[in-house]
Amino acid sequence: MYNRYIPPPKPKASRPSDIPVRPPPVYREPEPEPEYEEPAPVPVQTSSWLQPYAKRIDPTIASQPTKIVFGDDDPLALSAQSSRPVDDAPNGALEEEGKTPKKSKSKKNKKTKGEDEDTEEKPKKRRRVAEDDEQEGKEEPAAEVEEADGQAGTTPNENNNVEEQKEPRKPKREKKKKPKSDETEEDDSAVRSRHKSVFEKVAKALQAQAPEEDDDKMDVDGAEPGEEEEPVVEHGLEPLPQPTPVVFDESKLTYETLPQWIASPIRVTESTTKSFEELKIAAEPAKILQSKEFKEAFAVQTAVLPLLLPNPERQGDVVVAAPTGSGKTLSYVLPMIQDISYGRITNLRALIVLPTRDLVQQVQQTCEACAAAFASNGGKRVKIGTAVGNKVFKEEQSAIVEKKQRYDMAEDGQSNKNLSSWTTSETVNPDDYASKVDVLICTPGRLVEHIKQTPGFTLDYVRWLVVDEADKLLAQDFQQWLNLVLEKLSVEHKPSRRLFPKSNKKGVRKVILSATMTQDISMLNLLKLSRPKLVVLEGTKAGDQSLPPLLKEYAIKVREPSLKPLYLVDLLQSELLAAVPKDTKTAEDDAASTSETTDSDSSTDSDSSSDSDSESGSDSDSDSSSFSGSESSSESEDDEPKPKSKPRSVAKQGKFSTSALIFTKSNEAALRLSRLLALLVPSLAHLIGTLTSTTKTIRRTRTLRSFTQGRLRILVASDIASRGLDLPNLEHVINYDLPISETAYVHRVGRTARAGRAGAAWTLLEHSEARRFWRDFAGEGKGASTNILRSTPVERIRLAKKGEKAGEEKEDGKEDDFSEERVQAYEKALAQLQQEATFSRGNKGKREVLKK
Ligand SMILES: Nc1ncnc2c1ncn2[C@@H]1O[C@H](COP(=O)(O)OP(=O)(O)OP(=O)(O)O)[C@@H](O)[C@H]1O
Repeated sequence: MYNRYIPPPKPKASRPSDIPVRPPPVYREPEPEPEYEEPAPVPVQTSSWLQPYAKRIDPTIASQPTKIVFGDDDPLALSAQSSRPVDDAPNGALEEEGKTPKKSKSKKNKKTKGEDEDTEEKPKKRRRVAEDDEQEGKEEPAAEVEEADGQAGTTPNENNNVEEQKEPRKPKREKKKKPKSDETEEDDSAVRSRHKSVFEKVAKALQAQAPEEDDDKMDVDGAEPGEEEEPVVEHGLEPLPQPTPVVFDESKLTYETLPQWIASPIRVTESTTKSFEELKIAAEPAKILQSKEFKEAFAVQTAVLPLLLPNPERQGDVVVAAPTGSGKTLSYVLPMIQDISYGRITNLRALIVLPTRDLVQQVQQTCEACAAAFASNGGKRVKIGTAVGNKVFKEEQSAIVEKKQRYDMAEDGQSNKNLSSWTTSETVNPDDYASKVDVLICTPGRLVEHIKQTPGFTLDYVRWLVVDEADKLLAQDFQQWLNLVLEKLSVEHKPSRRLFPKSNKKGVRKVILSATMTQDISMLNLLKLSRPKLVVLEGTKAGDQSLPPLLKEYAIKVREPSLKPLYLVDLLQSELLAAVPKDTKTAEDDAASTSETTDSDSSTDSDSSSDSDSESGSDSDSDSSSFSGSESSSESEDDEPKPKSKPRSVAKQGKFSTSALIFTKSNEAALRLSRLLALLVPSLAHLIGTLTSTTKTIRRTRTLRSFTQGRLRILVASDIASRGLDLPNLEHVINYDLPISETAYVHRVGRTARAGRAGAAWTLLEHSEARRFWRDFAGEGKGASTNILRSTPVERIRLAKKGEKAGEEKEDGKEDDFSEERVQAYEKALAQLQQEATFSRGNKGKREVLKK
């Protein structure tokens, strides 16, 4: 500001309105305060900080204020006089702050040019200061723009800002003036009051003559439009060069946080199918597959098979994120078995790691089917082994590894296959042992045991590592299994051992699968993948959790949580379960299973009841604590009243024409509910089975087989059954208890509507759970956020009461959902449950005492 050349104004003192300057709406006290803010009352002559000022102003003027006479009629002159301290204030302030003295020098020079120039210049500056004062509260937007544009610190506004900063120091001015003058306090105040009255007059005059639009005229940096053209000479105060500001445009985010292979996966449309021959599966095995249930390859298989079958291109690892029941198992089993079938010698070539024993058995069946198909083609009969915790360890060792037969002179020709001599793997030469299996399907814990304790168990030949239900296995690092396995797989004693016979691939190929694949890069990094490729269904991305296309979901409100089992009973007996739309595939299966069930119902009744009996027996035995509720009183089962309101009860006909898997929150809850259902609906008792992690594996297997064969129709399970289980004839999943997570929900409901079939999932919702369900699982309502992708939204269903239509929505009323009669029957059933639990505990106690 000091450096500007300001042309002298035209001498129109009588018409101040001609001056192209805005008058401030409110005139304030002059602004010289900053120059007086120094703490000590230092004499002007000796004060270094006042030197420039002292040179300009004769100190005696200050001491003779009464000699200054202003013409009341000349506001311009008045303002010129009164503006002196205002004008000088920045100089003093700047000096005080150690700024360059050039500014004051400039001022000083201007002053020496003559009083006229000074007089003409100062009103303008004063007005500018006043305007700046006015703008003070409005400066923020301007500052924001400056910041955004990177123009902060541009010269035209700079000094104004300094002045503004100094303004609040006004009160200190009075203090400062005193020591500078020898006049009495009365004189001082007289001068001040005279000045004040003069200023007020000036303010009024200016206000009356100026239009009131000026604020709008201010441009963003506070300068008047007309002033912009004034030449500005820089004197070393120009702002430092600033870097170009970075403009962050959120609408065009180009930065990908995910690695390329996840961000750009291989997508396959759900409806894609291809013949196995087309996908380069040998003709003979393909024919065998077709003769079984595998007519053509499912969508996920059409994408994965080409990546895993021999290929002239450099191949890498494969990650598959596809919905439940989409056929992921066959997508890796087929190419793996084909590859191994090219060999002759049995070596451990493939490890398939799964989280549960039931899944191990299930995948074993698929492997066996494929092994048989490729053996018929003249290839090696691939040997499949399993390692799960339910077998005796030594037996399992013998089943997967054997000592090589060799003539031992010392033993006089005796075979050295004595397994009892095995100690630890460190004490033996692995070359003395041979694998009895090509593929080992195992749970991670058991695998670790074999690596550590089975002599001759080596991963040196392994070229396939399959991790199914990977998100679960990665999240729960059983005995650090992954680190241990990867460490073993990284050992390359003889790299040729891991060569793929029909392709240029060498080393271990990893196949990682899940319906709910983790997007957690740190987790995936644990797998140390090499050139990975991700396969997802079209319309989905990594992190999405798609539900099967033909799955229908329903939510049922439980208005009286204490009677929740009765809602379940009503659902099981409702026509709603029978009314799920069926595709042709299901209808065919139904026809088959109905005839099968009719047969088995009559001919294998004892079998089926022994199954369910044994289940309940086992339940009471192993989980007596499950019945440790506080229910009291007991009455016989004969008193059980027949449930009343039932629209077309399927149970009435003596059988349950559909199939249902009921999920509870724990083993204990499953055992308890299973028994309670049998008590509440005795006609269904023989169709009910239980599946928990405490159920012995042999019983679990038998239960699953009975269910698959249709002898059991209702399974009550804990989450042990939520992952991977393939129950082709399962039509309904019922979430009796809400699952703990989105992922758990996806796996649970994915037990039905598999392999292109229709299915339905029902969730019983207590009031306290409703919000969470609709928001996190259904993705509806306030704050809805879910990764679950579904073809149709979840439907609200209300169970029918007598005289109502099933599924009819009804306002919540005071009316009870269940008659008094039914509630009493329920209480009786609870009491009986309690009695059984007490009895069971007593028996268990007696057995323990006897044992001791
Ligand atoms: N090509 C095919 N033709 C017909 N049926 C198939 C085909 N591939 C797989 N299936 C059947 O589809 C069902 C589901 O397959 P699979 O168990 O592999 O699903 P998944 O994707 O692994 O499901 P989950 O994620 O629940 O484990 C199985 O019964 C399987 O036999």
